[in-house]
Amino acid sequence: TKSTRPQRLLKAVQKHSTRGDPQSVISAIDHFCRHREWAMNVGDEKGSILDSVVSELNPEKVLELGTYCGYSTVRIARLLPPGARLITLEFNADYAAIARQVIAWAGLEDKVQLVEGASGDWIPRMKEHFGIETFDFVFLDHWKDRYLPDTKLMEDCGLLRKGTVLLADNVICPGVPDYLEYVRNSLSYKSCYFKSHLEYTKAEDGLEKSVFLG
Ligand SMILES: Nc1ncnc2c1ncn2[C@@H]1O[C@H](/C=C/CNC(=O)c2cc([N+](=O)[O-])cc(O)c2O)[C@@H](O)[C@H]1O
Ligand SMILES: [Mg+2]
Repeated sequence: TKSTRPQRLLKAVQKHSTRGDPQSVISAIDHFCRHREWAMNVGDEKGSILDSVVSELNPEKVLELGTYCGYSTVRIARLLPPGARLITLEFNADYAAIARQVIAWAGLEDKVQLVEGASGDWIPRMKEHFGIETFDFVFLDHWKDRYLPDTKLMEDCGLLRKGTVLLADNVICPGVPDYLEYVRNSLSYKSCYFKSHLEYTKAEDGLEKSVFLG
């Protein structure tokens, strides 16, 4: 049977990157997506903005919504200080299986906990199941119609504290109008837009960084 794109992406990682070297894994995926097959990773251009936000924050507790193949998981986890933890939620079992192998190949499994399930089911269980009080940093990159409901759910579950940073991918393309309207008008957030391009293309896209004010 024909392979899937995530399977071909994983093969490219194993063939063109060095085990235990996260930067080489990132470069192998970017090369594959630029020269072989486009895939919906945050990519290198928006990825370097993600890197700068994570490096500046030095978060201990990180949540990622939508793992896909684990590209942004690797980008974030490689920058985390020892003892920091990244929980990433992915409800597609095939994607989760690929992402686990990409994360392991990068040598980052000790920093990452990939949970197979839906954000709506798992956000309410973060405290009792993972002993998480609040998150320092959240990266939103899952189905675009889930950004707003999941943000409100995180608020309601008390998972955001004064200073928690939300970083949302694709606020222009495919776009998340309801989420943008909320974080830009709510008195509970200080929001700013980082203009960039849709991964591996010339189309405009960008990241929205929103600080929760409590
Ligand atoms: N509620 C949920 N809980 C857990 N996992 C969930 C979830 N909703 C979706 N997911 C997972 O998150 C990924 C979806 C990403 C949607 N991105 C996109 O649709 C997307 C599209 C383009 N694009 O079309 O150019 C560009 C991009 O950067 C994009 O992120 C998939 O791996 C999916 O299984
Ligand atoms: Mg995206």
